[in-house]
Formats: sequence, structure tokens, C-alpha cells
Amino acid sequence: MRIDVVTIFPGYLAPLREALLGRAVGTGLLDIAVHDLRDWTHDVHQAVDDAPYGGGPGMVMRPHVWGEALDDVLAADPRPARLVVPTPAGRPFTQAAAHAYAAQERLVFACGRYEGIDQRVVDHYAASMPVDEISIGDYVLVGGEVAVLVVVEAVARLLPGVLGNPRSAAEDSFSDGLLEGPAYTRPEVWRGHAVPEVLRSGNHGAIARWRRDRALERTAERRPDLIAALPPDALDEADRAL
Ligand SMILES: N#Cc1c(-c2ccc3ccn(Cc4cccnc4)c3c2)n[nH]c1N
Repeated sequence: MRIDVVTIFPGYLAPLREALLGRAVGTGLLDIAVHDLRDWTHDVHQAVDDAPYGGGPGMVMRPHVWGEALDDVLAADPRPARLVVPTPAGRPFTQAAAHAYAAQERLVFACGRYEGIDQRVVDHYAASMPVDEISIGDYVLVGGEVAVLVVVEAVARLLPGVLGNPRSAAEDSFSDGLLEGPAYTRPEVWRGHAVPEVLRSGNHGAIARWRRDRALERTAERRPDLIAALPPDALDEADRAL
């Protein structure tokens, strides 16, 4: 997979070169290119923003700079791409979306700043390619770069060969619609807190049942919306007895 990120703060994307993602790039599983939007400005001030039509606070990112940048970035690789634009007004980014993005040959991220990118940029490219305006949560950030770090990590970990243990991605939170339950490791007792005995029993059936029960309890308590969204056949008799 190739990932391109266009931003006025390339340094914000440095973490993409670290750890798991850095290894994925090093082994050729992932090809990441970060581009400075100001490279496509032509004025001495390298201006990328202007006052909003209709008035209002803050500034809006100008369409012509974005158009020149995205035209060049898209033309640099023949693979079909999906343009992803983080915004507080976007559709929620979910684990399902991460799986869908992991199947893409190429993702191009447009990182806005200020009050966002002139809407005509999204409208223009949506006429010729898939474009998603996404949000990583119901809170307001200062720009799109942090959202890109979140999305790229959530997607990259799903790519074959990136995670050391492929079962991790298959069994993590949300894979079965539920939150993961609690996890424990040595020592057996830590500051008077003991590991639940069932986990040390060696009884794999009882362990699986206990883990499922804890996941259901945690999900019902913290994310009842996920319980409500489960398909009718998702809960078996033992689940319902909880
Ligand atoms: N994904 C995502 C986001 C963002 C986000 C993403 C891109 C941009 C570009 C500019 N801003 C600042 C801004 C713009 C408009 C109004 N208010 C603030 C951004 C915020 N905030 N919260 C999220 N979950």
C-alpha cells in the first residue's frame, strides 16, 4: 500500500517512521510519502489560507494551492487512490472503515488546518475519485495531522505481515462488535491484587466463557450503543444469561 500525506506541518508525521509503522515501511509493506503543501505556493509568503467568504472566525485554506498539490501527488503513482480528508464534520472513522482502507492500493490524506479546506477541493476530486471526509471523534483538534496518524496506524496494523501476531488484529476490540475484556500477566499477585483464578486454571472452555462475559459486561457498561448494534444472532443463550 502507498500512503501520501499532504500537510503544512510535515514534522507532525514523523511518528510514521517509528516502531511498527517504521518497520512496515522498512520492509516494503508500506510506502509512505509526506508532502509539504507550501511547496506548491508561488508567493513570497507561501500563503495557504485566506479569510472566509460570508465572514466568521478564522481562516480557510485556499483551493488553488490544494488543487496543484493534489494533482501532482495523485499523478505521481498510477495506482487508484482514495482521498481521505479528516474534518470535525466527517463521518466517524471506525474499525470497519480501517478494514476497508486496508484493502485500498493507495490512500492520499489531505491535512487541513485553520477552519478547514475550501469545500470545492473535496467537491472537485469527488467527481473523479473516491473521497471520504472522516472524523476520529467528537472533539475538536487544531488540524488533520493527528487524525492521519490515528487512521494510518489503525489501517497499517491490519496489513498482512505488519503485526507479529496476526491473531491480534483478528481478536482485538470491535472485531466481534464488543470491547475487549481485562488482560493480566505475571505476577499472580501484585500489591494484593490477584489474577482471576479461572485464567490460571488451564480450563480453556471456562477461560473463553469468562473472557466473553467480561467483554459483554464491559461493553454493556461503557458502550451500550455497541450492544444495541449487534446483529440479532450475535448473542447466544449463555450470553443472554449473563
Ligand atoms: N478527524 C478529525 C477531527 C478534527 C479536525 C480535522 C481536520 C482539521 C483541519 C482544521 N481543523 C480545525 C478545525 C476545523 C473546523 C472547525 N474547528 C476546528 C481540523 C480539525 N477535529 N476533531 C476531529 N475528530
